Amino acid sequence: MRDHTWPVSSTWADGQLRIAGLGVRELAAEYGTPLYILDEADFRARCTAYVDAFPDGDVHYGGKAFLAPAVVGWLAELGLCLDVCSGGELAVARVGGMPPERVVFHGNNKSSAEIRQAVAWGVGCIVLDSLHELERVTAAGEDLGTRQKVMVRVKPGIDAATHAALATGGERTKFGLSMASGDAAEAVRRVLAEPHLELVGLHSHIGSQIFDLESFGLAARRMVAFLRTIEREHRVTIGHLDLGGGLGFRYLPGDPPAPTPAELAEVLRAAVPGDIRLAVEPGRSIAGRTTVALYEVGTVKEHFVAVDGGMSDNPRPATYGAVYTAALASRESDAEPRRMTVVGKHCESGDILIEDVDLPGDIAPGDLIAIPCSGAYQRASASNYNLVTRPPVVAVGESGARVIVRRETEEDLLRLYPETRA
Ligand SMILES: Cc1ncc(COP(=O)(O)O)c(C=O)c1O
Ligand SMILES: N[C@@H](CCCC[NH3+])C(=O)O
Repeated sequence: MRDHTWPVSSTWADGQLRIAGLGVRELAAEYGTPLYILDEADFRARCTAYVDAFPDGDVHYGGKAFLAPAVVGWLAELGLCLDVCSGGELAVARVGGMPPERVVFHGNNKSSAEIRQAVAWGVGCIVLDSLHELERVTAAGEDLGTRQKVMVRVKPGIDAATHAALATGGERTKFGLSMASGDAAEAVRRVLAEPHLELVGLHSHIGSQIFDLESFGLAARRMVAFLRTIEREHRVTIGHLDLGGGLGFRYLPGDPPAPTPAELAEVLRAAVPGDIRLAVEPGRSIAGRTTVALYEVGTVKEHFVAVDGGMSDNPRPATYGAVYTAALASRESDAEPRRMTVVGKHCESGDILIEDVDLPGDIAPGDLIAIPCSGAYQRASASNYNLVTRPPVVAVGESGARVIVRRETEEDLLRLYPETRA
């Protein structure tokens, strides 16, 4: 392994990257490029680190980071719960074999159909994000004759240090009900008065890619104070706080180390009394480092190295100014390094995967470039821009390689057009 940015089972020999013993040249020959290669052992180890850090709590994997039925199977086996935020993620949770009582349904605008689907399947909890949604979940409970367990998502009023688009705990976010304005307290009051709803906890999520543990501690203290006020006012015991995900990880070799799940647990436990059960919802800090994106170089021109994917499979650099590193992964080179810009194949000048990265000066068409830290919010947010088909995800492990998301084909795309004849 060259540095901490690569998945744990990575090794390098003769200039070739291997993950779980499988060389990227063979993987590219078998599955094509672009290719997302997921190190199953790495994914499992990160799940276990969280479970071990929260022995008296619950770890809900944030499925939005990356989800596939195979992943759901690993989570179910390792004792994690699963957060979903759409009917699609709910469907994957179901086919992947997650017991419904371990599923938590999030989202700021769940449709009535999605809510019905969740209630009918028997999900463990729906996180209410608005008063309108409270009415919709009540209506589904009335129709289906159920009493749905719910949490109320609260805005704790914390602006955590991260990209503005990833901050979700401040007063101006669209997510949750304001603690400061009294909306959150009003939602709690209504839930407690509604026989088709059962309040099982309070929820907050302050954002994503956060390194500062003190922000999590502050949110936890505010949520505990709020929970205690509610318990006093309504003479109830709530006893459960879900403090969301958001722990960051380092994308570049030179980045400062991110806190570990154990360090996060220590800060949260210091803020939350033992009679309150804790849940956390890590996405990025589990999935992020597990996966490498593999591309083939198509052209080299001036300082541009163009690869066969780009902003369609990884929109993060274009949307958040996200930064990555890359390495030549298919052969040895002793050429002097040259500062290059890795671009994709899309019709946009902003289709840049990495602005400045040192690659061997003899980089040429046919070479394979690997980008580590590609497991979170990449394949999950891939698009078909320019009608490019989305790449597969192959999990590698002790038993070899297995496709867990297949490559999209042009037939898949053509199926969307009703007037298309075969
Ligand atoms: C409600 C909720 N929980 C969990 C997560 C996972 O966050 P992260 O991937 O930053 O851990 C998110 C995404 O930001 C979220 O919105
Ligand atoms: N899509 C974002 C993360 C969003 C977090 C989910 N609420 C990213 O790539 O970093």
